[in-house]
Order: sequence, then C-alpha cells, then structure tokens
Amino acid sequence: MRVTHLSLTDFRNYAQAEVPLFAGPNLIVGRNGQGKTNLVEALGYLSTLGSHRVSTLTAMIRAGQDAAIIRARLESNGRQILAEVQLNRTGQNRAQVNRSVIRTRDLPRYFSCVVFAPEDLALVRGDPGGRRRFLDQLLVLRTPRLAGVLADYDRVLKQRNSLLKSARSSGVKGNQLATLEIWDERLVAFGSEIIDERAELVRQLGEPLRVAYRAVVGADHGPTLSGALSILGADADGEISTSSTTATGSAMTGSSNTPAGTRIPLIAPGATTADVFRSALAGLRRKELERGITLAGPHRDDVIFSLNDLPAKGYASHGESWSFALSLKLASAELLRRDSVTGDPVVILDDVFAELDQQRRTRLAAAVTGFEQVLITSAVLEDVPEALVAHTIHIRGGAVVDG
Ligand SMILES: Nc1ncnc2c1ncn2[C@@H]1O[C@H](COP(=O)(O)OP(=O)(O)OP(=O)(O)O)[C@@H](O)[C@H]1O
Repeated sequence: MRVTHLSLTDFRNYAQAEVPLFAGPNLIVGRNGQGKTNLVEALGYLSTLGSHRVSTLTAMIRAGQDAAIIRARLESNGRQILAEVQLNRTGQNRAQVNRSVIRTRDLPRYFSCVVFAPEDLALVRGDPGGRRRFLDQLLVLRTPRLAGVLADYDRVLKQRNSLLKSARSSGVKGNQLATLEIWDERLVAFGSEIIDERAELVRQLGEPLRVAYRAVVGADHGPTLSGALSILGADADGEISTSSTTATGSAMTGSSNTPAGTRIPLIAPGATTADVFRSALAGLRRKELERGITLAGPHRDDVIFSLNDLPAKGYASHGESWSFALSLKLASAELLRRDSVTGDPVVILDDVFAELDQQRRTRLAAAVTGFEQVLITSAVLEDVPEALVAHTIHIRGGAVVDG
C-alpha cells in the first residue's frame, strides 16, 4: 500500500499543506524544527490512532485552532481510498473513508504503517506501557476486530475500578460484591483474549525479530534474542507471583531452534488463561478492595526482551538497545507484509539515520528498500544512504517548498 497524497489543515505547524507522495523512497528534508516529523506523525495517526512522540493529541492541533484535519489518498492493491480524520480539542474525533463516516477506531483497517523513530528506544528501555502499546497497535493492524476487544477491556476495567474505589471508601456491601463478580467475568473474558493474542504475537515476532536483528547488526554468530510475555501484573508486593508465558525462546543463529511458543502451564496442566486470570482475581479480592484498583490483568502485563539471555532493559548497551528497537519495528513491518491483503505497510523512518553509524545506515536502508513505499525524514541529506535518495520533499516553516 502507499500514500499518493497527503493534505493537512491546521495540523501542528501546518496551516494548509498538500504533499504528493510516490512509490519507493520519499525523502523529507529541512532544517531542525521546520515540520518534517509533523508530516509523518500525521500519517502515523491514521494507522495507530496515536502519536509516536506525544500522548496528548491536542498537541497535534495547530496552536489557536479548534481542529486539525488529516486527509490521505491511499492506493491499496489497485484500490483508491480517501481516509480522513478530524481531531478536535473536545476529543470527539471524526473519521471518514471515501466520504462515509466510520468509527475513528476503524481507521487502521484502511491504512497500515510502521514508524521508526528515536523514541523507539523506549520500547527496550522504557516502561511496560510503551511495550503494551507496541503490541496492541500491531495486533489491531493485523486483526482490526481486536480494537473493539481492547476498548471493551478498558471500559470494564474503568467500571470495575470505580466500583472497587467506592467499596473501599464506603465499606463493601453485599450487592457490590455481586456486581463485582459480574465485572470479573467480563474482565476475564476480554482480558484473557488480549493476553492470548499478545502471547501469540510475541511468539510470531520471534523469527522475523532474529532475522531483522541480524540484518541491522550484521552478526554472523549473533547473540540470543528472546521475548516473553509476563502476564497478570507482576504485583510488586508479591501477592501473586509473576506468571510467564514464554513466547520466543530460540537462538538467533544455529539450526536447532527451540520450538517457539511453549506455554508454561500456570495453575494446572490444561488450565486456560481465563482460569488463571479468574483465580488470580479471586486471590487478590481482599487486596483489591483495600486498594480500590484492579491488580491483575493485561493492563499490567509486560514483555521482557532478552539479549544474550539477559534482559535487554537494564543490561543492553545503547547501541544494542537501539538495534533491538529497530529490529522490533522491522519485524512488525515484516509480519504486516506477510499477512496483509492490502500489500506492504508504509515504512516511515523518522530521523533515525542520525542515530546510526555508516554500516548500520547501509544495512537498514537495504532492509527497507523492498517495501512499496518508504518515507524518510532527515535534517542532513548526507546522513541518508544513497539507496534511499529518490523523490525529495523540502520543508520550511510548516510548508512544502521547492528545493
Ligand atoms: N500544535 C502546534 N501548533 C503550532 N506549531 C507547532 C505545534 N506543534 C509543534 N509545532 C511546531 O512545529 C515545529 C516542530 O516540527 P517538527 O517536530 O516536525 O520538526 P522537524 O522538522 O522534524 O525538526 P527536527 O529536525 O529538529 O526533528 C516546532 O517549531 C514547533 O513549535
């Protein structure tokens, strides 16, 4: 898939911009602070419903304006699609596809892109929330129906938390316990589906992750790489021990790959994720009523990435962490490419070449050149490998300019 034209109205520092885009590499250049990242951030929103650099979406609306509009013409398997979204300060965003209103959360059904940016380092070094978001965005792009399951889980979690909070402040009443049991069942139903989907995704990421790491680093006898989903919250006070679903565990090189996706039975052989989740909630009941929040569930999961059998977080060097993060993104682009009926995801490299040495630049360029469309932003033209210098767009002060 590719974007053939991007229009922005009152988005970040763009009052109005019309940007034609082409198949293959598109290089977006300009001095610092001119609007290069803003341009690709707009496209990222259409695919992830978020930003790779801020969590408050109102920052994307041009200062002094009430709404921003992102409009992209897409070509997907020969089909033309016009995807639009209006971001409002009120938070009531509106989306359209081919001029028909759709739910904003359904936008990723029409457009998939993978954004690589310096912020990705947080996937390895940052908090679990970033890793959960990474998995969930990829899940939704691959299986759009899961956007609904994630939204339902969040809704039930909020309702369950407010019930726990009110039980904490006013003492537990019998009818509250009955209601809590109803919320428990819903939380378990949505939550165990999310846990299972995330675990399967981590398992599937294993092989492309190893291939990507090798492509970026060029290791011939590479380190071992693995990821494991730690589920049900790893409660700090030890009420429940962290249960872990090993998801990728094989050596990066060598022929005898450990079978990926080995499930460790958590309670008893044959126990389902729902069984485990349900009994964790039962075990935490007293503590949850004391604290007034839900202490177990996929909202507390983490993915533990390992390099050379050590957790990447806290052990990997800056260069290793950055290569790991790049590889995670490359691996997700590869998964999307494999299972997408709409063709390759659009690959966006936002300011990444400045972070890499010459060898890694060349290797990364080689890894992405096969994708149908690649958008690259850079303040320094010379940082970008020649293989990616083709169509060039110059940005100055929130406007597309000639040369
Ligand atoms: N909501 C907004 N309204 C108006 N201007 C904004 C808004 N958000 C950001 N800007 C402006 O956009 C500019 C930053 O744009 P952007 O991050 O795209 O720069 P860039 O060209 O990628 O720079 P660099 O090379 O330094 O990464 C800043 O001047 C900032 O003040």
